[in-house]
Amino acid sequence: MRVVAISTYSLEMVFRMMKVHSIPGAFTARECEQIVASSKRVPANDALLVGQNRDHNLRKCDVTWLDDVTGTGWVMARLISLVRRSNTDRFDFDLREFSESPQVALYKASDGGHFAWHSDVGDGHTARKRKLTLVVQLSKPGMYDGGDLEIMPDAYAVTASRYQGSATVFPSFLLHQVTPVEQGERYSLTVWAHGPAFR
Ligand SMILES: O=C(O)CCC(=O)C(=O)O
Ligand SMILES: [Fe+2]
Repeated sequence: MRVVAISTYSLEMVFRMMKVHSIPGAFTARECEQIVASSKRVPANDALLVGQNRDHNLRKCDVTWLDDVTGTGWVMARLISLVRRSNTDRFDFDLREFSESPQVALYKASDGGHFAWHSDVGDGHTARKRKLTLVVQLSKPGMYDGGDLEIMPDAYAVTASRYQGSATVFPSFLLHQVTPVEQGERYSLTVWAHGPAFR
């Protein structure tokens, strides 16, 4: 006899997973400015995609890793508590660790800053364990045009709040994009929570 393991999700569980959670005031305006200032203390890298490729048609922005900047432990501590609360209240995913440094991204109108539709889950050792993505708006909405973070929980895209300091949490497998920044500059802070890969 052959035993086949089948993992099943009820429809209710699937609907519970496909959600976008908005957290207003996750960081104050002053804290956002502090994070941006910290990110400027280290040299920026040209952003890679999930899977360590570089393709400017898909993504154009500068990236710094907060783990490279001393004195930013408080940011990680806040991110952990935001993700923990969001997961308890909304997602109930099996999360085990934060395996990657939080990332500050800078999208500039002057070089066509954007990030085309993508999922944060990939084939790589770490990318396959991404479960929740949390993005913080670090810039004031009036500082840029375009640069909307859009997420696809179902047939319709949801636009993330543009308020400075608001956080948006969503399952990392959901398609999302950052529309081209048409004017000015947009900073964002992204972190991923990891756990056993979805199956
Ligand atoms: O900058 C953003 O709003 C989103 C960034 C993102 O999707 C990513 O780094 O995977
Ligand atoms: Fe992403």
